[in-house]
Amino acid sequence: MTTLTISDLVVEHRSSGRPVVRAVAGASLTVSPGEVVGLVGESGCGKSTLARAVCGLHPAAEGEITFGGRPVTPLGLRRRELTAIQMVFQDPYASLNPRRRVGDQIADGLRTAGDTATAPADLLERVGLPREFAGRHPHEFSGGQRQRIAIARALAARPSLLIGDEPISALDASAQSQVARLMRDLAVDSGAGLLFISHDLSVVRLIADRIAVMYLGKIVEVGRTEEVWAAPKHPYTRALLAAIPQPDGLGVLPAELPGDVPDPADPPQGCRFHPRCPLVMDVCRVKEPAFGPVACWLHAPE
Ligand SMILES: Nc1ncnc2c1ncn2[C@@H]1O[C@H](COP(=O)(O)OP(=O)(O)OP(=O)(O)O)[C@@H](O)[C@H]1O
Repeated sequence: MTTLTISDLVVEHRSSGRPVVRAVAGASLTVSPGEVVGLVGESGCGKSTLARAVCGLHPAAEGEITFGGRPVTPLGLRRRELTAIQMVFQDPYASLNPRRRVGDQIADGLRTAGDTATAPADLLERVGLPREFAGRHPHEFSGGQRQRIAIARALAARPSLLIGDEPISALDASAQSQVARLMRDLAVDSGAGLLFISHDLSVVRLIADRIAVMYLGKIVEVGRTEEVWAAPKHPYTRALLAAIPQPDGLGVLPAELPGDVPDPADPPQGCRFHPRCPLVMDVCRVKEPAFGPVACWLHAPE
């Protein structure tokens, strides 16, 4: 099995006449086999861009992504390695072909993996759906069922790494935790890593071994889920946690997150979070905290 390593990754969006957008601005992260890493942060922090870069869909402007020690670029990975990273998207309507039976779409993945022993209906069973659904079309299902089908299709390719890019955001509350848990169980059972992107920290808490918090293109805090949850260190992590209901009474955190994520084409000097930080110090305005696992001057290494 295969480890994903993201090192000082920079990914830029360029469109003519517009300033360059550094959507990922020096991010580092690893996902080990059988490990679930939750990547959280507000909309616009660069989570999707990072995920797409991991799939080889955006080139790295700087830094590196390796998977099993080999660089992730469309040319760097062999065909089998490219299919070893499978992504499940937010919108299952968009990722399934409405005109084809779901069994045929799952069969495509099995063929890619050279798997002749597994039937599409077997995979439907693994994601908790009846075998006879294989003969139906995507419009015959609910959003939660469709997302299960998208997961079955991703699993058909026997991935070593599964990426969920907001896979539960379009689902209703009861389906959200079911689908999140399903992705976790299936990834862990097969020994694959799972990078689970969500802005919902409470669901990430349910399934992730580690949490990585992304702000304006950078990973600002990473740690074991229970530790981050019990004692968030970066003021941004604290604010994200404070923004969700706290059944276990962590009511002492800053009330809410003021303002919006700044434009990544024109990021603030120094610490990118400083204009919104309730604990800002002079150093934060001038010098970037370029260290981990908590990129904050309050937690600078000795
Ligand atoms: N193709 C593109 N061209 C220009 N800018 C882009 C492009 N795609 C994304 N961006 C910008 O890059 C930044 C990061 O976007 P990205 O979608 O990666 O963030 P995100 O954290 O996944 O947000 P969301 O949760 O809303 O998907 C945003 O400012 C976004 O506007």
